[in-house]
Amino acid sequence: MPQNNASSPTTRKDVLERLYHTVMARKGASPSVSHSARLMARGRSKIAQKFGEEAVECVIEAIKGDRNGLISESADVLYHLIVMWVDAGIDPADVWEELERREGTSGIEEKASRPKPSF
Ligand SMILES: N=c1c2ncn([C@@H]3O[C@H](COP(=O)(O)OP(=O)(O)OP(=O)(O)O)[C@@H](O)[C@H]3O)c2ncn1[C@@H]1O[C@H](COP(=O)(O)O)[C@@H](O)[C@H]1O
Repeated sequence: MPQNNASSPTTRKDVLERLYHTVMARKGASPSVSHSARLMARGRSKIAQKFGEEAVECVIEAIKGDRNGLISESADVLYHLIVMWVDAGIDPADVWEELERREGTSGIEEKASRPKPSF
C-alpha cells in the first residue's frame, strides 16, 4: 500500500497548497519567530521587492546553467510568490483556475487573437 508521507508523489504535488496554508497561518504572528510574518509586517512594497530579487537570482542561475542553483532559487521564488498571494488576498485556487482556463490554447494562437493597436 502506498505511504501517505510528505515525499510521496500524491502529497508532493500539494506542497504549494500546504505552503500557502502555512503562510496564511503566519498572518499576524510575531515577526520574531516567523520570516513570513516579518515580511508581511514590512508591507507590500517590501514583499514585492523580495519577490523581484529572488526572480532575478533565478534568472542568474538559469543563465549560468547551474541546475542545483536554479532549483534552489526556484523554491525561493515560489515561497516569495506565495507570501505575495497571501498579502494580496489571492487563493492558489484563483491561479489554478486561470491556468486551467488557458489549457489547450497555444501562446502563439492567444497572442495572434489580441486586438491590434489602432495607431
Ligand atoms: N520556504 C520557505 C522559505 N524560503 C526562503 N525563506 C527565507 O527567506 C529568507 C530570505 O533571506 P534574505 O536574506 O534573502 O532576505 P531577508 O531576510 O528578508 O532580508 P533583507 O533582504 O531585507 O536583507 C531567509 O530567511 C530564508 O530562510 C523561507 N522561509 C520560510 N519558508 C517556508 O515557510 C514556512 C513558514 O516559515 P516562517 O514564516 O518563518 O515560520 C516554513 O516552514 C517553510 O516551509
